[in-house]
Amino acid sequence: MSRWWWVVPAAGQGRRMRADRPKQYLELDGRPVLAHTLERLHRAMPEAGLCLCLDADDRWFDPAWVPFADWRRVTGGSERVDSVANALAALAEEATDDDFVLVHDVARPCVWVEDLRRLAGVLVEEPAGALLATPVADTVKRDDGQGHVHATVPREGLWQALTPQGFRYRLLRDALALARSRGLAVTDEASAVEALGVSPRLVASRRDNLKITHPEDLALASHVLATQAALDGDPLPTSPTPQSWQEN
Ligand SMILES: Nc1ccn([C@@H]2O[C@H](COP(=O)(O)OP(=O)(O)OP(=O)(O)O)[C@@H](O)[C@H]2O)c(=O)n1
Ligand SMILES: C[C@](O)(CO)[C@H](O)COP(=O)(O)O
Repeated sequence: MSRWWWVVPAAGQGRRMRADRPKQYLELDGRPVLAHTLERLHRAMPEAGLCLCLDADDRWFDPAWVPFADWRRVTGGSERVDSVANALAALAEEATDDDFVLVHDVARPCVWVEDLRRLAGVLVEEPAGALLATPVADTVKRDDGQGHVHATVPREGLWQALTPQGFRYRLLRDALALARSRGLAVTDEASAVEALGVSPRLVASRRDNLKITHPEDLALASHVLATQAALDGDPLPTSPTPQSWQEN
C-alpha cells in the first residue's frame, strides 16, 4: 500500500515581505502562518507523514505548531528546489517508489481542504502527477525592459501554478535530481517533471489559494480566511476521506 507524504518547504527568508522575521512566522489571525498551513494539510490527510524543511539557523520554529503524529524536520537548502530535494533524500529509507508526495508552500495558508482532497483523488489515477493551478484571469503583457509594453501575450491556455504539487516519490526524486544536475532553474516541482518529458495534470484550484509574498498579502490572507469561514461555515471541513485515495 502506498503512503502519503506532505513535504512543506519552510526554509525561506521571506525577503520580499520585509518583516522582522521569515513570513511563515508572522501572525495571521492570532497564529503563525505556518500553523495555519499545517493545520489545513493535517485536516485533509491526518495519517500522512510530514517532512518540514526549515532553515538551519531557524530560531522561530515551535514544534507545538505541528499537528501531525508522524513528522520529521529537514534542513532546507539555498533554493526552494534544494529544500524539497533534501526532504526527498530524508525520506529515502522510509518512502517507497510508489508513495505519494505532495509539496505545499508554507506560505499558502488559505488552501481549501476540499481542494487538497480533490487533488489527492486525481493523483491516484494520474501517473504524471498533478498540481493545483488556476487559469490566468487578466490580460498579460510582456515588457520591453524599459517600462513600456512590448507585446500582449495571448492568455488562452495559460495557468498560474499553485501548490500543492503531487507526484509518486520516484518520479519526483528523479526529476529533481536531473533538473539540479543540469542546473535548470525550476521554481516548482512540475517544471522539473516536465523536463523529463512528462506532463502533469492541471487541477483547478479555488483562486484564493494565495502565496503570502509581499507585505500587503498578510491582510489579504486574513480577509480570505474570514471570507472562507463566512462562505462555508467551516472552511476546514472534516468530512470522511474520499474512498478513491484512502484505499490505494
Ligand atoms: N531556500 C528556500 C527558499 C524557499 N523555501 C520555501 O519555498 C516556498 C516558496 O518560496 P517563496 O515564496 O519565494 O518564499 P521565500 O523564499 O521565503 O520568500 P522571498 O523569495 O521573498 O525571500 C516558501 O514556503 C519558502 O519558505 C524553502 O523552503 N527554501
Ligand atoms: C511553487 C510556486 O509557489 C508555484 O507558484 C512558486 O513557483 C514559488 O515561487 P517563489 O518565487 O519561490 O515564490
